Amino acid sequence: MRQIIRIALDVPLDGLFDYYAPAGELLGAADIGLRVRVPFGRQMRIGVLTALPKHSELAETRLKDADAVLRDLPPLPAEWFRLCEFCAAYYHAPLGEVMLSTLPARLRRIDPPRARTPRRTARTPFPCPAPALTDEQEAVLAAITGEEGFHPYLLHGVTGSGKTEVYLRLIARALAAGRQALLLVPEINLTPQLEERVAARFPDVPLVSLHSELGEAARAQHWRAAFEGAARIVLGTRLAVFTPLPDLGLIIVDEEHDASFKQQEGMRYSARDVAVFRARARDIPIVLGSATPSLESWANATDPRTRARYQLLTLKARAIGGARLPAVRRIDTRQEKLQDGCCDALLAAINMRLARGEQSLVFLNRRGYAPVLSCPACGWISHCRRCAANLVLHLADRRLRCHHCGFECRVPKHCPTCGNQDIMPFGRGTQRLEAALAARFPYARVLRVDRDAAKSRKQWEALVARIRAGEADILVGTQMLAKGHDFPKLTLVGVLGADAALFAADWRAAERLFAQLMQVAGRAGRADLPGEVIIQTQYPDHPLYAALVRHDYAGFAEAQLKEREQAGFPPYTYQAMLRAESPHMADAIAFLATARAWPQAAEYPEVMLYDPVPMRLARRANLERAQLLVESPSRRVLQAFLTPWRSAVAAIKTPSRLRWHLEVDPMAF
Ligand SMILES: Nc1ncnc2c1ncn2[C@@H]1O[C@H](COP(=O)(O)OP(=O)(O)OP(=O)(O)O)[C@@H](O)[C@H]1O
Ligand SMILES: [Zn+2]
Repeated sequence: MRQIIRIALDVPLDGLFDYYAPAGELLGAADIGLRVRVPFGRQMRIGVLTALPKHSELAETRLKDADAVLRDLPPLPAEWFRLCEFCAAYYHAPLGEVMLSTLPARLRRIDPPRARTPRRTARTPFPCPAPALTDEQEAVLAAITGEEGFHPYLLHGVTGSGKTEVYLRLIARALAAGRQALLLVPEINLTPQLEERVAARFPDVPLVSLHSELGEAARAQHWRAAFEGAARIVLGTRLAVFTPLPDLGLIIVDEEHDASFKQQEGMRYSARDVAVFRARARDIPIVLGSATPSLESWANATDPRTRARYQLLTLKARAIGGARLPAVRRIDTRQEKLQDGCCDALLAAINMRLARGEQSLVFLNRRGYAPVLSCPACGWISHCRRCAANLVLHLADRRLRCHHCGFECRVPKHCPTCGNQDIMPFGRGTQRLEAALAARFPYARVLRVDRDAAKSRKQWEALVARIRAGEADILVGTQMLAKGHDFPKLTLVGVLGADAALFAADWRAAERLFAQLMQVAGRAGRADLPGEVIIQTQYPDHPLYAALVRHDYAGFAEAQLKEREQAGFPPYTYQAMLRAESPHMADAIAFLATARAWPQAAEYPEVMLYDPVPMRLARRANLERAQLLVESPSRRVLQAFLTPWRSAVAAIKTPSRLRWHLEVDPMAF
């Protein structure tokens, strides 16, 4: 009798796979969680040993021999198994795919390249002593009991209120209790400053970061240090939420509202939600922090009907003595002629900053020179051939570029249809604004900060260093600049082109716009110089802007939640989205229609299936896209429905090039 082993593999098939143990090996319960090399199809693959079953449902003659059990790493722990099982069940993804996708690439490789010890990033943190806490910070820290057990907190602190200082104190407590701390951040290449700050506070404590810009070797090494307990502080992006941590005692999710906690391909999970599940399973405290919490978290912390699942903690004032929240002004652009997209008041305010040697930031959330190139003679416009979208004009490198599929080409010298030589950029992006401001203020140093100017973490860090060193007078930037930065000389923020999001079809657009504007406004006047924000709008009376003027997140959130409740949107209802893409729209719609017509659906009266519709960006990279929304007032009922429904969907015969996926708690519509 040969021993049977059950393996999780990274293949898009449900279920686990049985093999014979490699010849000569006898495995025991303590080996569960080891990686195993097995033949699959014509290849070898790495899987994870999940069980030692007595029997296999496969005929014994069909079982293959596993190739080797890998012992370079201790077995993955039971807690990690439970986390993966939860995700597989909740997000309806194959368990093997979930498990393997959470491991660093190197550990999934058949023949990992010889491990070179990655160069330690030369970091010489000069230790930085903790400041005396403000009264508000004291109160928050006193409210966080430090008791063992699952305690979820929502830390709502205005921009610059010193949330990070609260995190550092909590981390210190966890370390003192002999525990590891996990600090999740939305985008690590946007927050090298945070890493520095943590390292400076704890110069003697081993800290690792885990994010996608790390090389494979460094990532594996950092992961391993965390997994073996050598690293006591783990700072990472969404993927880090799965890192096995033997002594985990605290989880912090900074900027918990940020959309980048949501994984948008493969297993579509929310790292914030997974973190909350993990804290509960592990019975430890978790702190979600933001100046603009997601409405889901806000409802969890304030709605009496959900019995206030999270404890709300508040920081109302800026931490630095004398620093005030900026004054916010709305300028009605219906009343005046703009110059290069800017109103007189904004230009005058910039002028004043230049005279005083302070910095200004003009915020425009649109990259490129102009969103489209067009021919006034024949009406041609620069369409992407592969998407239902326009090609964006990038004059900096003279390219037309699709922001959806990445297609790009040279800027034509004349109109491709009629030959007219005077083709014109239409609308305004950051490059055009940069050029216009540079022409208008010839003595000012104008610096553009967007994804084109900061493609890598290095470039980004260089830009931030220049801003902090005062080497720029006017910044032109996208949302990249909105998050978590401290520029002491920045005292003016101008906001252009925000109105479009007010009337967007996506019902989450208002929440995102408010958060973005509040965050970007929060960059102004963080030190002793007072800040000012100028919003250009055609709708100065819109309640969203009015709330912004009052710095009234709570008022805005309550009004939004009321609307959501009346309209039956999350968090008062639970959703899943089935999406299909195919070369032909008719095929995608037909597939979704078949899924919708599932006969057993009638057994779930509390589940609503909507009509399949084309997605807003209906074609991307030559594929037509459609979606079907599923909704229920009960998360439990929705989950009970999704399990059998997904199996039924998987059994639908589809044209060969049709692809589909299911997303639970979808964020974008
Ligand atoms: N207790 C304190 N005493 C003095 N300065 C403090 C204190 N706490 C924080 N600060 C300073 O206040 C500034 C803002 O703090 P921090 O960056 O932690 O705010 P934040 O709430 O994380 O802001 P944001 O949400 O805008 O990123 C920093 O310069 C920080 O050094
Ligand atoms: Zn395209």
